Amino acid sequence: MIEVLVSEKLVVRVPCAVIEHNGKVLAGQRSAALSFPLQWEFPGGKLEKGETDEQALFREIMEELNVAVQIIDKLPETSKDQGWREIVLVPFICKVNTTDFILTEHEQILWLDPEDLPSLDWTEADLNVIQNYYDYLTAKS
Ligand SMILES: Nc1nc2c([nH]c(=O)n2[C@@H]2O[C@H](COP(=O)(O)OP(=O)(O)OP(=O)(O)O)[C@@H](O)[C@H]2O)c(=O)[nH]1
Repeated sequence: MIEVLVSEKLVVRVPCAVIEHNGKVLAGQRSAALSFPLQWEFPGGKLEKGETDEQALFREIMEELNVAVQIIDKLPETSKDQGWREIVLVPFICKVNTTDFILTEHEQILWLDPEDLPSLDWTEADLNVIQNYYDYLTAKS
């Protein structure tokens, strides 16, 4: 019998923010120097030890955009197998009190009408988030 060593896959939990403002949604372009260079994402990042999803989201958005987000709702979690690890995106619908952001990581941000979101080159994991966001908007209307 052949023995197969099945290594445990690293599961990385990534809270991210679908930030709504005046009917538009914020998309962030990843830095050219990071993984998935110049692709688009919802701002956020990996959970640190001991943090809740919400705490990590607040910290990451403060670090990346210098703004305090308020969570309005939560979208379903979606996971993406990246080979050596699995990314679990935990998307929250958020709002902000100001759009005077200071970008510390992103190349640029864009405010888009929801229907225009698919026009950007998103990281693969985000395609499910966008679909779930559309379902959320439909359920709300
Ligand atoms: N914030 C965020 N991360 C996403 C999205 N979609 C997606 O695949 N990710 C992935 O989730 C990870 C988030 O990591 P991070 O923002 O804390 O840090 P990082 O880019 O340096 O991570 P990495 O070098 O491990 O890839 C990245 O690998 C990123 O590509 C998204 O919509 N928002």
